[in-house]
Amino acid sequence: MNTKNPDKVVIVGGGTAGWMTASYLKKAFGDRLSVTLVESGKIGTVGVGEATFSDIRHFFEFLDLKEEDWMPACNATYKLAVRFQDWQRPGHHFYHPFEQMRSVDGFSMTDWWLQDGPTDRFDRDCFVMASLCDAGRSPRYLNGSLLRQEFDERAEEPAGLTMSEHQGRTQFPYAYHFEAALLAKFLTGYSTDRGVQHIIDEVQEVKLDEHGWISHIVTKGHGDISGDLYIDCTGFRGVLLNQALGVPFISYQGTLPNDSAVALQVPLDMKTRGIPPYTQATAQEAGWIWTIPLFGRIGTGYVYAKDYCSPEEAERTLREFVGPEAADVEANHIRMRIGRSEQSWKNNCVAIGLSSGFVEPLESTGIFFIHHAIEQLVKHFPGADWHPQLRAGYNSAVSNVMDGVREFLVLHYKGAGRNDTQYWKDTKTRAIPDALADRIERWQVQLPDSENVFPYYHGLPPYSYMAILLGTGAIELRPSPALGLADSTAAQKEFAAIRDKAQFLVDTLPSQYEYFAAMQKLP
Ligand SMILES: Cc1cc2nc3c(=O)[nH]c(=O)nc-3n(C[C@H](O)[C@H](O)[C@H](O)COP(=O)(O)OP(=O)(O)OC[C@H]3O[C@@H](n4cnc5c(N)ncnc54)[C@H](O)[C@@H]3O)c2cc1C
Ligand SMILES: N[C@@H](Cc1c[nH]c2cc(Cl)ccc12)C(=O)O
Repeated sequence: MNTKNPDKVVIVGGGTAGWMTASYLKKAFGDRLSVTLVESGKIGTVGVGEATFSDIRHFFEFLDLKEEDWMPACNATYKLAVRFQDWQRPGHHFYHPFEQMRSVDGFSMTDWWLQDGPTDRFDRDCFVMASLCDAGRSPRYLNGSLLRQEFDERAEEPAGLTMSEHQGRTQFPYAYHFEAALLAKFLTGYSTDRGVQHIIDEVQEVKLDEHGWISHIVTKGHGDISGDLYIDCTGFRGVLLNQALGVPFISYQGTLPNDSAVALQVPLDMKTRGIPPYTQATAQEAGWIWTIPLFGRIGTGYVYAKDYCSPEEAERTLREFVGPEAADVEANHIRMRIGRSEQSWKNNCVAIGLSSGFVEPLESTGIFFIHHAIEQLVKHFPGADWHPQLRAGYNSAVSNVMDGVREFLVLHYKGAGRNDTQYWKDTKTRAIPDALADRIERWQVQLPDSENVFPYYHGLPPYSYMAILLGTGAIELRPSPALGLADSTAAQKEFAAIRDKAQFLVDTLPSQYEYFAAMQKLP
């Protein structure tokens, strides 16, 4: 057994997970921790992963990075929501925004809306952000100030919180879109400038000692590399944790339909097309297509189930959806491993990123998982005795976050009104986690709240469940019976205030294109 505190980390993998981990650990521990990152020059990264949660701001703040430090280098834009197009029925859309749900007289505006909402657009009636998205607005004015009113919550939020400390106490109004490859490149520079050793080579063997702990890795051109703690960021391959240490992988495939994707990176004439301030998820015959607007191009891809659609058909559908700009762009076909490792930390090996788990990209959670895992690793970092309780605490937090997001994603398919193809018909009859079935029954008479959603931290607040349930439309919800006896005057006033606030912001904020063109001094 070791007698010294582990102070030598070896990371294998140079995708978003590898470089986010390297940069964060180096910032956390400085020169007291040696960090080496080995990445193959031949095995590519997954090449996607370009929309985030709003919580990612805590990652950049921890690295002491302001938006102006990293956004231009990553062609980044703002994301106010996910726009779900054609999930309830063709031609219908709704938003899942970064905006708290207001309450009046102890009941959420969703409840009041079910009782007597002003229009048939739940999202526009209850969220200001839905109108800003429809109008393509930026969340910041040209002078850089953030949209006002209750979104100025950061004023009360203490600075320097990690995501785990913050845990959704206030809701910041936007997230980001960024080019994955450019972020990895940016973080490579950040990391190596602070002493991370970067080795470009392939790990050919992982050597274990008699206790099943990693003693060293064998590389093709740099010999043996040893450390105290090994971090597996090798993507879906799981070279260290799943292959070498044999940790089983728990598939979610029985409850989530999609296992494949095809992606395109398409140049965009922003001046004519604008830069929509949201990720779009457009339902298709056998899955859905993501459209992520970046500065200068879009990232787009069809996420589908191979039992219902071939890769060739998926690529044809995607190219048709994008139009002529996609003609000369090469497609990236991806097989997705959906589920999570039974435990992400075994002995002296921690998996972070796709090697740990993945639930499909519908709500942009892959990078959130990475950020959460890194924070938890720092919180549970091993001492000289490698106390097993630290590994147990880490594994429980990481497994819960993935199991919780899995449930939330299953709800999107279970709740989708679409039933015009076998794929969508099967989403209604496919097995769902028992606990989710119980929750759906409860939500039909009592809306999602902090007591009746997935009980462990998984990054999604109750209002996210409301947005998806009301937006997808297939699960019938009823207002609280109490509202039949209540005076709705104050609630109606709040609906009017939301409408007026939205109109004021739409009238005064620049478009996202105007904002970024001004920031980047475009003609
Ligand atoms: C279709 C799709 C869409 C997605 N969209 C989003 C999104 O919008 N938002 C989001 O948050 N997440 C998204 N994700 C998830 C996101 O892409 C990943 O979480 C993120 O890219 C991290 O990937 P990774 O670093 O774990 O793996 P990878 O990017 O696959 O990197 C693996 C690394 O390991 C290296 N490697 C592998 N084997 C060896 C070896 N033997 N020796 C040395 N090096 C090795 C490779 O060279 C590479 O550098 C998406 C995922 C998919 C599949
Ligand atoms: N903590 C997450 C939860 C969240 C709240 N609203 C949204 C909307 C979308 Cl599209 C994703 C995630 C979320 C966060 O604030 O990022």
